Amino acid sequence: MAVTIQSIEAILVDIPTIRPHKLSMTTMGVQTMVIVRMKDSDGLEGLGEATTIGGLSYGPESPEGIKLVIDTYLSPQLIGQPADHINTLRVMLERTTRGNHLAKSALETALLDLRGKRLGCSVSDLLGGAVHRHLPVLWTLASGDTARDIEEALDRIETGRHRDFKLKIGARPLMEDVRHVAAVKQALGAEASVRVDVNQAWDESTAARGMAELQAAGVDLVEQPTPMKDHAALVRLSRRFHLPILADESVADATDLFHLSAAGFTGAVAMKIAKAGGPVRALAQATVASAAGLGLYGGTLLEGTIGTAASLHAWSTLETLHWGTEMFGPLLMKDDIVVRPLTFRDNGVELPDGPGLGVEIDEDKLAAYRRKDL
Ligand SMILES: O=C(O)C[C@H]1C=CC(=O)O1
Ligand SMILES: [Mn+2]
Repeated sequence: MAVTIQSIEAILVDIPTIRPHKLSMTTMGVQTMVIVRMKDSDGLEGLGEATTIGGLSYGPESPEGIKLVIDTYLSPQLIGQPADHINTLRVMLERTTRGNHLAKSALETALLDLRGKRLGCSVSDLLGGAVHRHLPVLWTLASGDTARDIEEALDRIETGRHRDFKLKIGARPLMEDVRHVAAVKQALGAEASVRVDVNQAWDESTAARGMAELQAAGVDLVEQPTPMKDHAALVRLSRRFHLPILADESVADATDLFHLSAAGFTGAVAMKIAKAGGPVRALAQATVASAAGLGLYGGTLLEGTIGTAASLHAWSTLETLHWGTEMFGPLLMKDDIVVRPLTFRDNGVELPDGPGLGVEIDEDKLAAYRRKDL
């Protein structure tokens, strides 16, 4: 008899960050994860995660909304269905439910985890097998203070934790940001790659000035300088400067990337399983990028260990990640809800072993951090 999906629980988990994380649109002091626990008729459990940044300040799905969508709309469609038919279930949810990619990503992750546990293989095995078991991971400097950022970066370099850094800018006047970035780059030297993420904060003319200044300061990459829907600005900027652009909010899935590339964009793309609606569709975006000659980067929405592990299984199947990854989410949180945290070393992270995601919930920690009133 086919193994069917018996129950799906979506749990809100709040964990404080190790320091305030300042982005152009919000400052985070706590990260809220939506953890999905999916049980099948044999009692096996699959885990998934949907996590965003700063409530509704980053994207249109909030943690509370994701839980409501899963509980009210998506779970009832999945309960009783064969747990092994992952593609069929994804296609069904695509047809019945518009958008809600973060919620769909958490559910697809849980289905992959379940299937891996059933077959005794990892999620990366299900996706064709890992090409790499150690993936590079950068660190994001976003304390809002230049001296503190430099101190933090030097500590990460000294301990072999990270060698590459992304600076969150865009909230302050342009030249203030440029002076901040130039000071960090100068303090870290030639070995460290310094990139910036503007999170859509500049208009095109500010971006043109900013890119010229940042190029002169030795910055390697500028992420999403202009508003997500202004594809034309990204195309023009990418053709005007040697300094490459990383498209993030502008490109959720393969179709977005195809259109941006067809319009003449050169540069790279930040893949995120959450944006794409799950690991499978995120990898479809990688195929478009490779065919179009665009660089790849493993992106995060600052997920905890479950979402980060799911992303790592997907990125591990790719031959080349031109700009590495930013899968440091668990390190930004003060605590974790898993039994064995990921192993971060040598400027990167190890792909977790074991069936499925290779991640196990710590029940005491989950009980301590889960939101009580929802
Ligand atoms: O890239 C983003 O826009 C979101 C995220 C990734 C790292 C970080 O600090 O914020
Ligand atoms: Mn970004």
